[in-house]
Amino acid sequence: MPLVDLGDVTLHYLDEGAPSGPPLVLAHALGTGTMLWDNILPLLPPGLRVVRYDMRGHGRSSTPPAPYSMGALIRDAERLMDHLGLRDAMFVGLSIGGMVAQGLAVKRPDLIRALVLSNTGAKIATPEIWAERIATARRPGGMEELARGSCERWFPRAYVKAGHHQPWYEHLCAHDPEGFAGCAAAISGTDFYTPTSGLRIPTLGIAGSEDGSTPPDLVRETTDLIPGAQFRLLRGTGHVPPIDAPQDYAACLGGFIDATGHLRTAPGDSPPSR
Ligand SMILES: O=C(O)CCC(=O)CC(=O)O
Repeated sequence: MPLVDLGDVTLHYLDEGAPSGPPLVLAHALGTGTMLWDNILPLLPPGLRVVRYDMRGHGRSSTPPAPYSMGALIRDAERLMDHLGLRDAMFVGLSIGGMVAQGLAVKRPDLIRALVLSNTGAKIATPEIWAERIATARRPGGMEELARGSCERWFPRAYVKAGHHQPWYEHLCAHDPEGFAGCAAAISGTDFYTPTSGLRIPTLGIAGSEDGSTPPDLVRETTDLIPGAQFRLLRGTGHVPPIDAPQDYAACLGGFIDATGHLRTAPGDSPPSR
């Protein structure tokens, strides 16, 4: 199991695909992990080096005591990419992963050539909402309560009615409350409207029409902060389209990979002119 010890945290990651291909880095949503991307991986164009990781407080990464700052989550992604020698990556961040993506693109433009801001925002919900969720996580039975709410906001109604959300409900119930609380605090303290509006980088925003956590208007507003950014609305999908609509999601990513020439560009090269 590939792990990197960064001193204050140990991160679990998966490094797959073409070892010398252009890097695609995937950062997941709160309460999920590397498995969020399982269904889209086989659908991506061949030739990419695909790196995904569990954020601190998630999966097989360690869980330092909460709270975490967004700066710490960004530093984790930065140190992992440096450790793996990755640069000029396309960075795909979903929800909290999309916040990490925005912050890392501002901090280390050498690491990121193109951004995918998926089901995310420059600011998500309010500090009051996050304080309530953190308190709930710490109560007995709290993770079950949070998992019920998350599944309602995350998945299209028909998906839940068919019971397809059940494995994710169970995964959320089993999540370490400390890791949840730590990352929830990081989201609560984040407002990236000003730094993100300074980005000048090829960007795609992806929203789901049935997303009750980061609705399409929020994703569009965030994407529109970056001049020239594209926006795609996936109809009938929720907050985590790699789970409920992997084909549509992979097609959307594949289109952006093609449009940016990412597969035709080695790290360190300038992108081909279109
Ligand atoms: O569960 C929610 O509604 C919020 C989740 C969120 O915004 C953070 C995430 O999914 O990473």
